[in-house]
Amino acid sequence: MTYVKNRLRRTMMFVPGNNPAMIKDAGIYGADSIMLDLEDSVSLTEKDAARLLVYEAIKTVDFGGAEVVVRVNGQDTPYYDQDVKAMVKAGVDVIRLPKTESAAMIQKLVKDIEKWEDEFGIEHGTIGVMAAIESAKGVLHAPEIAEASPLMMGLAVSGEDYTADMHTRRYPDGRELEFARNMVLQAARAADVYAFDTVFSNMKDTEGFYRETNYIHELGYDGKSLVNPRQIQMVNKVFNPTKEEIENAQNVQNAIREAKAKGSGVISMNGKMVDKPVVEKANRVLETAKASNLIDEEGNYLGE
Ligand SMILES: CC(=O)SCCNC(=O)CCNC(=O)[C@H](O)C(C)(C)COP(=O)(O)OP(=O)(O)OC[C@H]1O[C@@H](n2cnc3c(N)ncnc32)[C@H](O)[C@@H]1OP(=O)(O)O
Ligand SMILES: O=C([O-])CC(=O)C(=O)O
Ligand SMILES: [Mg+2]
Repeated sequence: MTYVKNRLRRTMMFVPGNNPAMIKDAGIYGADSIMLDLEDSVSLTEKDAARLLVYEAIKTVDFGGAEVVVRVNGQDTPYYDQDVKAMVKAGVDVIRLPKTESAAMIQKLVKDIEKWEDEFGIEHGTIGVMAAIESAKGVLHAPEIAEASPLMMGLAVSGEDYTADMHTRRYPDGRELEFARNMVLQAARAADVYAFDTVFSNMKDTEGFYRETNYIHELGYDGKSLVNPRQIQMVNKVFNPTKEEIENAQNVQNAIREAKAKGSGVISMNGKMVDKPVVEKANRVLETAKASNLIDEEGNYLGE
């Protein structure tokens, strides 16, 4: 396994690091990234056993082509150092640092990864890092955190801890997360890294899940942290472009080609102006469609 900077990352599913049955089958559900958790889903008495289990799993389990991320314990815990050591040795793709509050914390993580890479004779740069933003301090420092290292893959908003830090709780309309979501997204975009929304924990509220996922997709998020396999296809449904959106993007590309042939950078398509930013958005739709196997190399539609 090796870290790849750019890939499809709509769905990042948490899997408790002390649950062998869930870990073994995690690859069958089609998540883009599987996040084996050593932090808050693992009790203090199981920290060492979970680290061993996750280490063995990374080396032996077939995760079906998903990116493998591990959420290590925080830098203020006695588990952090051993977690990073074991995950470097196992060859994980990405390490997610919880409760990140400064660029210095990410720089320490990268230094620690390099220390263990040297020890195990692994070349530098094969493991990406990402930051979970879970506090007021983390949100205010998001721009520096996003720029902290060339190995930075992305930022995640972590709404459960964040709302505790903010003396509030989660509400169905997400008003309590508005500032954090916007700040984290701006920071991620400015640094050209990925942005992930937080988990949605009420498995029975399908309507609420769709509402939240549509909202963060419309804001511009790349993906969402998930807690349950049932959420994967729902996120894909929201994030994958529809047949109509794909056709429209292809028409935009054809229209601009025609305009360019006539020496112009702008053209009207069904009464709407098509120029450079419109083409950029169309290109992104088609890139996502290709990465999600909805079109082939020639642009033929492969969905139902
Ligand atoms: C604030 C935070 O830090 S959030 C991050 C930490 N939390 C987690 O990691 C929690 C992960 N999720 C879970 O443990 C569970 O999904 C729960 C507790 C939320 C719900 O549990 P259940 O109601 O039992 O889930 P459900 O009935 O949908 O499970 C269906 C199947 O999916 C499996 N499954 C459920 N969640 C996961 C998961 N996260 N990863 C892998 N497999 C899973 C179950 O093992 C079950 O498999 P089976 O049919 O082979 O027995
Ligand atoms: O990263 C997440 O979405 C889950 C989490 O730890 C939190 O919300 O505190
Ligand atoms: Mg948290």
